[in-house]
Amino acid sequence: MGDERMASLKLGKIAFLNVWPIYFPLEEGWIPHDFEIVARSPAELNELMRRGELDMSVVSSVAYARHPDRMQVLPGLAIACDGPVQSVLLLSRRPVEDLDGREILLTTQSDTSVVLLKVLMQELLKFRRVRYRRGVLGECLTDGAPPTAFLAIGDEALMYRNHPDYPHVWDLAEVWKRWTGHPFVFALWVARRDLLPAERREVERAVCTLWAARSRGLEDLHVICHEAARAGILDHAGLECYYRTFTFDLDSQTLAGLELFFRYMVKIGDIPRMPPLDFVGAEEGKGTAMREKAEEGGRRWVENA
Ligand SMILES: C=C(O[C@@H]1C=C(C(=O)O)C=C[C@H]1O)C(=O)O
Repeated sequence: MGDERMASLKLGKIAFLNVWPIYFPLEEGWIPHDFEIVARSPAELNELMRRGELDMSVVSSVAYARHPDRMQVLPGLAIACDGPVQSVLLLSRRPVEDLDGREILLTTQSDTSVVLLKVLMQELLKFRRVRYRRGVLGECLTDGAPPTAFLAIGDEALMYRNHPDYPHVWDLAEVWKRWTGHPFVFALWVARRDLLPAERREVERAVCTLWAARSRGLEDLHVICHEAARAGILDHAGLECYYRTFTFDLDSQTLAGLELFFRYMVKIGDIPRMPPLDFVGAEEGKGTAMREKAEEGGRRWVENA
């Protein structure tokens, strides 16, 4: 027994343009791997990960905060940004300052941005009477009773952002940055907590593979933009600009933003207490080292691996 080949790890992928810089190099074979890649919306990945049906995935940061007993964080990787993100938007018919007492439609695809919106409404604007409803945007926007305002993320946000009926647009990451001075972390990569020792070693190797994919993706971004433009959502120049808004690093600055957001989650009663930030490898004494390396962006660790 021992280290014979295992079944490939099931890796979750967000089915949006935002993660192409990391997944395109894997899916195109630029970086060898044997993951089985499962593409879904963030909310669906969160649920699969919570149920233990994926080995590793990118998940909404709130999914980790709510279920730290089920998951561990992969060091050095995140979907974060330090200012406007372009693809997490509150779109409104009336000025956002007029939304207290009204209903906001929330995309079913998101978990983090839903909480971020609630934090901004309650803690920044001090609104207490906003009502929320979840729904599929495509259906709710055309069903005869369109909402006063709605939250969209990912490709839908990019598609709806110039909607003529919704001229008041809040870029949630931009509002967060102006308010707190910190970057915002929308998503983390995590692994199942109940891995067997052999699987754990596979996951540690997988971290290196993901870092390598990110490095390669960011190096060859123009190729990725060329391919992603075929989706017809943004053109090549728009994609270059979109991808440059993200930092895909979990470093000391993004971690500070994440910890502050988790504190607000506690404050608004979404989670009972601050979750520990628990990295893969911690129980074997590699945690501190991996976290330090994560804070350097992880690249040196890749070279030494
Ligand atoms: C920046 C984005 O971040 C996302 C928002 C998420 C959420 O709200 O739960 C999760 C993952 C990311 O896809 C985006 O979707 O555009």
